Amino acid sequence: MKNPIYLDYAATTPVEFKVAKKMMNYLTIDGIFGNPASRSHKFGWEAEEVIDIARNEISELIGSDSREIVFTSGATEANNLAIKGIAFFHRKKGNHIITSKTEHKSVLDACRYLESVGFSVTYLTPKNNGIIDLNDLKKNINKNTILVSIMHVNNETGIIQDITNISKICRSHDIFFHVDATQSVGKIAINLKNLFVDLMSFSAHKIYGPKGIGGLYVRRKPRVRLSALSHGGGHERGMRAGTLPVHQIVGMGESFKLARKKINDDFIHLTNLRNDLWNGIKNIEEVYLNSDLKQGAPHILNVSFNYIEGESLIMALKDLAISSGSACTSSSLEPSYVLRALGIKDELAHSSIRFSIGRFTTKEEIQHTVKSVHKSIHRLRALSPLWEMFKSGVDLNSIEWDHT
Ligand SMILES: Cc1ncc(COP(=O)(O)O)c(C=O)c1O
Repeated sequence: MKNPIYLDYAATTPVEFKVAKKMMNYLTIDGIFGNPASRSHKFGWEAEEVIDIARNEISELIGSDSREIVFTSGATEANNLAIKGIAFFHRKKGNHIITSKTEHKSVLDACRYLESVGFSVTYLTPKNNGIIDLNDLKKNINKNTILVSIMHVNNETGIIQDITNISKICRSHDIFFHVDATQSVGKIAINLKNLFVDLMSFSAHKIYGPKGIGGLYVRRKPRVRLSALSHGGGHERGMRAGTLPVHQIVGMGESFKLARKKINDDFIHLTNLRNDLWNGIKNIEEVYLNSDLKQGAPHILNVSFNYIEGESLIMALKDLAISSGSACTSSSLEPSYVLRALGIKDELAHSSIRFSIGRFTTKEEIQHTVKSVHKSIHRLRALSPLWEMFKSGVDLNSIEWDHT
């Protein structure tokens, strides 16, 4: 067993050996290293051919046409391209965007930026179960609304949004719908042919592909037009300039191909392990589930241990690689904005831990994790005056703390 045990697959995944091995063939002089934009020789043609193969593999997994894929450096860039690209291209039509308070920072920060240049953004508060209220969405649509951006699977809780019905609402109002599917692609089946989704972001490193490569699906029928954020060279049909990183794209194509083959087995494996983990820790006193076992994604389990600081628990659990809040925001000591938006009180948001499991997680690792969590919680609570007060029946809410 590795030490520490890696339980942070929602932050990133290791590259599959098969993927890494394949990427090696697209870098060196004895491989296919050409620039796919070189139209005048074999090196360029070969590179373009493998890019096309990768585009097809990616499309197969999500049910798109290969001409609908725009390569980006990852989902952060794809989210920026979708949101700012639509906003700037269609600003004459309207200046209002709808998103939710539980989106990834790359969506929220892109929206904040648009507010600073004159757009108006509505941030929907989900219901306490984390799901967007469809009536609330409808109520907030106005004649200036041009875009709705709602994620598929939340990266902190694993909560799944009803993108089917959101896509219908958007289409019936003639509004573009963007989905950040970074945490769902390859984990739960998506078929864009059956959805009215106009734009969808994804990233290779969340599904056993390399970091630094991702993509944006941009619908062709009806055609979605957006402004580019980078200019030069006219790559990716004018939507994203820059030489394509062939080895990264080949790696991404291979990881998507593997995901398609393994999606059902992965789903069962992840669901079983996530349930084992929860069943192993749910009897700990004052433990709260912030995920949904029935309707959530299978790889994320977010729990709060009352009367324990998430950060001190992480320090105590040195044998586990886990995160409190999301990886991107855990450098701040603010409690998770996602959990707060679900109405979870600050103390519980502060005491939350995200376990995220993956293809390489084993039953033994989960058994070890359960034991380790029990031991650390017991030890930390034995040292906690708050826990002692709680156990002796003191109502902690009635105490007036002296903050001087
Ligand atoms: C939901 C979600 N969106 C976007 C991103 C950003 O992805 P990338 O690392 O590819 O930029 C992440 C990564 O943490 C994510 O979980």
